[in-house]
Amino acid sequence: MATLAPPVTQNSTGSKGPTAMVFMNMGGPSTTDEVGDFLSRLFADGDLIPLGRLQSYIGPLISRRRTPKIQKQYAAIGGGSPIRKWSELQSSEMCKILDQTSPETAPHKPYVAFRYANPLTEEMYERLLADGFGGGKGGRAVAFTQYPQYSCSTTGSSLNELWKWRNRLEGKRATGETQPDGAITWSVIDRWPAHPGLIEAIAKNIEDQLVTYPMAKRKDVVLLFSAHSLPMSVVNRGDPYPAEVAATVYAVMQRLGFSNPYRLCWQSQVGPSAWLGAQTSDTVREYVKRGQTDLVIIPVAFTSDHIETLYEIDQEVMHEDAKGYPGVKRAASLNDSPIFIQALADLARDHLQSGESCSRQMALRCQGCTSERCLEQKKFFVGQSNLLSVL
Ligand SMILES: C=CC1=C(C)c2cc3[nH]c(cc4nc(cc5[nH]c(cc1n2)c(C)c5CCC(=O)O)C(CCC(=O)O)=C4C)c(C)c3C=C
Ligand code: FES
Ligand SMILES: [Fe+2]
Repeated sequence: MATLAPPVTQNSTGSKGPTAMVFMNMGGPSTTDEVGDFLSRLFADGDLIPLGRLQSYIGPLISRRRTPKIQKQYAAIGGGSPIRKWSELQSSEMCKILDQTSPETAPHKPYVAFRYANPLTEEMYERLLADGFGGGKGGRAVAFTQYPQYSCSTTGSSLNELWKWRNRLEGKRATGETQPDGAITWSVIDRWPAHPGLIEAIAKNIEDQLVTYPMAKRKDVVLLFSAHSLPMSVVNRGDPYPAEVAATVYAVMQRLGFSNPYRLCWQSQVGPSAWLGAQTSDTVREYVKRGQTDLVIIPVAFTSDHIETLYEIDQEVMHEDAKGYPGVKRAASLNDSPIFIQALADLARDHLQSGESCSRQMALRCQGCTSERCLEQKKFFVGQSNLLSVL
């Protein structure tokens, strides 16, 4: 594995801290008024929705057209996305555990960096600098993706954004050095699709649903794992996400002793292009039609509630596609699950102790990648170790 250069000097307590723990995610609008800005940032992101040279013209048009529809969805789930609340809670609770389990790098300070909503990456970076990281003083920060499975459209996009702001705010020196003296040393937790703590937390939420069925029917309940879909153009480019989602599903089923029949399906496709299927809503409708009316839908690619669980699954799928079938249920999202928060702390502790700058997978770009941004971003994060070269 890639080894991190020693980042910081020891402080008077013998700890190498403080250490900034930065939770990266897409974010969501906290109020319906923020939906417009959220969508305009999302449609401006060429790593998620590549519109080429027309991005700055078409992006705002599509986002403006979609805003009223998406505002209605957020209104229907209580007026906004709960992702900020959950991310702040998960990161601060994780840091409390880490201070106990990893005193060498304590204190651990929680930060949240969203890609499309507040607090944005730039705001987080400004806070890091104001809190005494970097800016000539060095210090260590961990970019901890909150997408368990890596996609270039999600974690890749967040890392591209982090790299961009790092260059703007801590810039390269005129000499061309990649790391000016006293800049923040970054490492990345880039994926954790089959971490035992994640698997345990998901399995527990499934078991909590399974016990609600009568004993005689329990083992015949079909488990439907549901992940956000990807356009086939992204799948065919070689994106790691479908394989990593499948790894999560298989690990959960192993943990459950393959107690039930199961399928992986994909939700939330947007627009007219081809997306990875089968779709979750079609799957539910089809199984219900065949008489299989005991189904547990399990969100596996997002660690807190969002419109895709609270609106798409709970309202569209369960109350429309599966209307009148109380045996169609959903496993809870991870949100404040103590098993999950412990898993985050275990992952972070192992990462901090390993001295690795990122996983080996980070150095291998997709077969079809043509993005200069991806290449440079990977060179930066992988290059913090000087041991791997980006392919
Ligand atoms: C792991 C999860 C996700 C992947 C992978 C992902 C890829 C992806 N998404 C779009 C387009 C849109 N996604 C939108 C919302 C949205 N996406 C995810 C997760 C993943 N997306 C979530 C959790 C959400 C909802 C946020 C919330 O707070 O609830 C949207 C906006 C909503 C809409 O207009 O319908 C778009 C657009 C693409 C193109 C893509 C892969 C390339
Ligand atoms: S698109 Fe996957 S590495 Fe660039
Ligand atoms: Fe999405």
